Amino acid sequence: MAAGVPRIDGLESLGNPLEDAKRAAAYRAVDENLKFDEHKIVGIGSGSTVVYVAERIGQYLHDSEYSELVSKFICIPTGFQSRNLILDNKLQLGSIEQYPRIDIAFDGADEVDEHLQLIKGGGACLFQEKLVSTSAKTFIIVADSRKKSPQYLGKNWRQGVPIEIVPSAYVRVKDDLLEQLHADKVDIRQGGSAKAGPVVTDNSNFIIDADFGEIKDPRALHTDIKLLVGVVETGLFIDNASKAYFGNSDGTVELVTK
Ligand SMILES: O=C(CO)[C@H](O)[C@H](O)COP(=O)(O)O
Repeated sequence: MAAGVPRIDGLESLGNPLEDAKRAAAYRAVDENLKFDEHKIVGIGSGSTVVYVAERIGQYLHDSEYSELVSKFICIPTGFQSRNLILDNKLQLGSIEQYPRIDIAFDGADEVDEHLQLIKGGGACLFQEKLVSTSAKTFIIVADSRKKSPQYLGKNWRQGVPIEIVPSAYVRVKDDLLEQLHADKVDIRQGGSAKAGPVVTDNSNFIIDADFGEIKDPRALHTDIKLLVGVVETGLFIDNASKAYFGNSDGTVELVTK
């Protein structure tokens, strides 16, 4: 390991087992997958785990051996939070319009099954996350071990499949999800104490959380939802990720590959 980049095996605990798990997954994922001389355009996802991905890449920026290459990386965000992560770590920000082909992207997930199908969108960033991840040659998931599904998606993540919709279509989409696709429960995501009324995404849309119980065929469900008028994108990510790193609080990491 180069000087200036902390060794993973010598890291001090952050004092919070869950954060230790997220950091372990993210640092391992960066160290094992980011190829400094090959990757130039890097997608940075959203959520609390990917914070450590940006932090790790930032550490390489301060190392004389890697500094020059890392300073030339263009990082593509998946939303407002992600954009700030890139800037806070002094990485170079680019847009998906300028760089529609991405070498490698890292992101978190809400649930991951054994085939690396995903539920994402717990942070309401699913549209841009899907745009970035499907534009990437390699897409790597970083998560704590709670995100690993025992079998089918929908088993651990009980909040429902996040779906980004055009605001004026919310009644119609809600009805269609219940009547045509037989969702058990459909909610327009609310801002809670932070905002009266619905959550508004970075694309000025609403999010619906639709509970389908255990999802035996995520591809079919994704296709059915996507066909409803008013749906922008679903939080079902199909055949997109190639590896998932699941961190544990003791610093160990489980790697699942396709
Ligand atoms: O899909 C997402 C945001 O829309 C996040 O990647 C997902 O919610 C995981 O977040 P965290 O790393 O905080 O568990």
